[in-house]
Amino acid sequence: MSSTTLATIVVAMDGPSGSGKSSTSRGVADRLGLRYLDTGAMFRAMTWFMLEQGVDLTDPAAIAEQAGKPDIVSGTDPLAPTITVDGTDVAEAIRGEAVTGAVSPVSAVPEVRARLLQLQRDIIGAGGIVVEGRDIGSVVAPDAPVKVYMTADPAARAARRALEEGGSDAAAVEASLLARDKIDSSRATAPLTMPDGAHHIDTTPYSLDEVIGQVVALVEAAVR
Ligand SMILES: Nc1ncnc2c1ncn2[C@@H]1O[C@H](COP(=O)(O)OP(=O)(O)O)[C@@H](O)[C@H]1O
Ligand SMILES: Nc1ccn([C@H]2C[C@H](O)[C@@H](COP(=O)(O)OP(=O)(O)O)O2)c(=O)n1
Repeated sequence: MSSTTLATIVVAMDGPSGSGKSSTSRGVADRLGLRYLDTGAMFRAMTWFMLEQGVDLTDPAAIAEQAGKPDIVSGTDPLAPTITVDGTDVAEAIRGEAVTGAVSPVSAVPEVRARLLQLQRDIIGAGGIVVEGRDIGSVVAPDAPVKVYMTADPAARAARRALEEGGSDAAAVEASLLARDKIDSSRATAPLTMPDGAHHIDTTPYSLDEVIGQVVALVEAAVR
């Protein structure tokens, strides 16, 4: 018998862009009645704030100086996740090209990570949540009873993203996500990596529904 219950479980979902983390995490949380936290949206919101402030993004010290300032609030309903910065709804703005192009260098600044780590742990609280990002199973929630590391072929990831963006050029999208993968995987603080004890799911050959089913099965086995 394990003492893990749905009320306390933390499901840690990590992987590169377009591997299916957000859609799978929302689907799993919805099916199991859990909360959902998109930590990538928090890094995007921090980046949006830096751009709004006109911070020189080539200067990590300038980014570090501002990292404590924005009030970033994440709603955790998997069917309607929300994100605000100082009360402004930024859900749409953080998906734009300006933020996507700047988010990896901003996320590499240790003061940014320390600030958001604190917010993420506050939201996770006692658990009952699916959390997705790059360092969830390795740094944010290393004791999570279920850890999943999702991957997919770069071409599949780019095709999914391009489709989602309404027909963007798949080759350009692939170049952009591979550039982010490189920065995210090589930074000194909390790089993207497969956490100890993670279940690796290569989502390339599976539908979204199938992947959701695989993760739900892992959670059900952990709470049994
Ligand atoms: N297993 C899958 N098969 C096909 N498409 C998928 C699969 N998982 C996710 N997708 C689609 O791929 C796109 C990117 O998925 P998303 O969940 O946003 O990935 P991530 O959060 O890892 O960047 C979305 O349009 C989503 O619907
Ligand atoms: N836990 C996390 C989550 C995201 N990040 C950074 C690195 C990512 O390139 C950006 C954006 O993450 P996001 O999950 O929104 O990216 P995609 O939706 O997969 O394109 O944030 C991070 O450093 N640590």
